[in-house]
Amino acid sequence: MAPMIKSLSAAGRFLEVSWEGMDQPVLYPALWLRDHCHAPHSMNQETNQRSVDTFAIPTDIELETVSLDHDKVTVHWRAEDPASEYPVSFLWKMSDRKTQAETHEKAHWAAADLKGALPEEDWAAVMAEDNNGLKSWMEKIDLHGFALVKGVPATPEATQDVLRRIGYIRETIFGGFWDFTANLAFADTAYSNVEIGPHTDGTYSIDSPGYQAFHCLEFDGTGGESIFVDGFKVAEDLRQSDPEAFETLTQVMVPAQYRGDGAHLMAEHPVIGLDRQGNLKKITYNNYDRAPFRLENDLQDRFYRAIGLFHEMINDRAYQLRFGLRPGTVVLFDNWRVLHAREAYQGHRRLCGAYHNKEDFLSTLRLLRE
Ligand SMILES: C[N+](C)(C)CCCC[C@H](N)C(=O)O
Ligand SMILES: O=C(O)CCC(=O)C(=O)O
Repeated sequence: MAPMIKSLSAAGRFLEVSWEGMDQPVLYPALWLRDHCHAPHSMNQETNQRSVDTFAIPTDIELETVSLDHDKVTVHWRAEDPASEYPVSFLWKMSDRKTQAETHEKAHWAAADLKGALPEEDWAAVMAEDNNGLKSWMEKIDLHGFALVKGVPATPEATQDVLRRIGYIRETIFGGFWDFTANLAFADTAYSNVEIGPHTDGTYSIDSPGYQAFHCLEFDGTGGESIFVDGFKVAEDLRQSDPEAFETLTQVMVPAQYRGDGAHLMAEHPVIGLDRQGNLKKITYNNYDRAPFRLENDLQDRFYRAIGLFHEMINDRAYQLRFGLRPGTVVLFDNWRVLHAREAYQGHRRLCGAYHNKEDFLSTLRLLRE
């Protein structure tokens, strides 16, 4: 919610706005303002797309006058350009260049932080059309990197209905919504009963699936416990304990590949991906799918040391939330942050689930937050 505007003035090359509660006024450059005009002559009111010709705006454009009427600021230009309009909320959102990225708290965790108190929502609340339960579930996923939905009917249909509350399901070589057992339907150990160590999916994908969901529909066997690790917690601890190893894992582009099922997918990502501000953005790690690659020998040694430390940490029980997936409980986790694993199992186990794109989850959550 934008604070009140204490004062505003047209200062030639800048619009100067003093916001309630901010010590310093905010300066908005004339060219930037003209380029972001919200009036119908410059923005398509149906599609919210820019229609002004950015490149025809005089680069030395200057403001003549400015006025405020309720929640709209109007600027008159010295050039012959028509008056421009700006919602106050827009100017507030653009008031601080440093916080352009939507920064929402991430609560990093080790096992002890969440044991016995896993983030969850009830199925009925998540499905309710008022979207309150859906928002609460998605906020918990955004905060913790995962959250459960309890009381879901143990059917593929009910599971799909829950997942589609977030948005359309991401298609991959494995299809869209998957429902599988240890039948090696695909050339991947997920379709077997062997142990799979902590990893993220889609390291071989240029756009790794943003989120992944599992719902165990049937289980008649032993073992098969699931493991979840907060890769952001591990990365931040490594940043403190071994800055060189952390640096290596943010710098080395690690290739991965999927060969089989009529595909040869390849992509490369750093194990620890950072955003422009140096904040954690994406963990990409799957030692099984790492493709052969060479580095200059010294760096090769540093790389093996660094992934050795990372491997040790993600396999440390102190970081591992461990619980069995059982019928009725859907888990949805951030595949760009949380690593998942499975112990070997014996007997029958039927799992269903799906991926969502990172952008589609964030789009739905953004709309729910408006
Ligand atoms: C589709 N389903 C999730 C069942 C299995 C996908 C296998 C994913 C692969 N192990 C990877 O790490 O990308
Ligand atoms: O079977 C499981 O619990 C998970 C398998 C897995 O790691 C995956 O599908 O990526």
